[in-house]
Amino acid sequence: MALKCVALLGWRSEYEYSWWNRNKPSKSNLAPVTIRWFSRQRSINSVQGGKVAATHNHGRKFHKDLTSLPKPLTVADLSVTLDDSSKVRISFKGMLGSYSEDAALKAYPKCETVPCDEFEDAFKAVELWLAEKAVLPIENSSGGSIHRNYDLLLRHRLHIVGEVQLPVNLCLLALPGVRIEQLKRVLSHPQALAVSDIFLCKLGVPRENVDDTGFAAQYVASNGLRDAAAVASIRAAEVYGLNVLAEKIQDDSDNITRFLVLARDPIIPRTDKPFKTSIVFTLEEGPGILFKALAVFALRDINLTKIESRPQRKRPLRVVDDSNTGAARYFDYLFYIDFEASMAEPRAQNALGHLQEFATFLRVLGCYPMDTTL
Ligand SMILES: O=C(O)C(=O)C[C@]1(C(=O)O)C=C[C@@H](O)C=C1
Repeated sequence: MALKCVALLGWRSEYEYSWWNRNKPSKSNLAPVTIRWFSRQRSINSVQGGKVAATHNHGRKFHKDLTSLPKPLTVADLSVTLDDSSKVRISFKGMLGSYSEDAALKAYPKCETVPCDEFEDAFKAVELWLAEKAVLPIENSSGGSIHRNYDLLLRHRLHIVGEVQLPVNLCLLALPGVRIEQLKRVLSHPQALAVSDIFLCKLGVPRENVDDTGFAAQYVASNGLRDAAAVASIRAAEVYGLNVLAEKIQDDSDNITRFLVLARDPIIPRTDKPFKTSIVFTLEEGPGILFKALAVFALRDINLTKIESRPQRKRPLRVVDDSNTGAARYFDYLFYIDFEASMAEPRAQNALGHLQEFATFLRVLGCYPMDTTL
């Protein structure tokens, strides 16, 4: 079963995985790298008071700072801390100051953020080694799922390596000196406008959709608009030099957006902290099949945190034969499920083994530590 689990995740070896993480490639060093077995190197070295004395073939000796040498791999190398972020590049969709950038900074406080025009560009940035990871919104507690990203998860081969839950406190921003009564329109991302409906109805000015909240703030600032406001974050106000006219304008004070962290390689599942696993599958047709699919988790006391269905785009529609009266047509769906268990746990491996009995397709999108902070 362990082997099956490895096949499902499509892992690189632990050593290869760890090597990539600790040796971030420069643009000139993108070729696949073979792992050197450090223990062999150590056997020709002797440690002397914090320095390594290494002997070359021709017998000449030199001294080298121990810290500059590659370190032997240990279990600690497999630890999955999101804050190990020294200059890791994170792609996201949107402009500087958007909530997606906030999410990237929550996960990797010292990261370099890479703004992208479209969600797909953020995926491609990782695939093309322009960024190490991507951070993308997947669902919002008030607005629901971001379907585009569910579809892209399947179209691309990146792995989910983390999640970020971000409280999205929306603010009304305008140029310094502009008063709320002067406003004739409000710009923002459609989701941000939708979840601030009560406040914006009272304000009573037309709403204009733009690509992201960061862009809305930048647009108001760079065009010197004195009759427009942006719905965006406090950080966007700082980035673009805008005033905060109102804070926490969302209808639901607990407005949380959940983001996924994607990488080229999966991480090693663990059991010493809460992990979540995300999968996507298709099922055969027939009564009760979805019930059976969900039962594989219930039987093992595995909690599901999300279920989403999306049409299979290559097989959108099937026509049933004429004798089958009633439903003349039906759709084929992909099911996305998040469950609270690590793939290192036998109950999760058994559940997926069981699911494979009636799934026509199954892919593990990632197994990653749960974000329990807000
Ligand atoms: O516009 C932004 O700031 C984004 O990061 C995008 C986005 C989204 O796509 O849902 C993310 C979080 C907020 O809930 C609103 C918008």
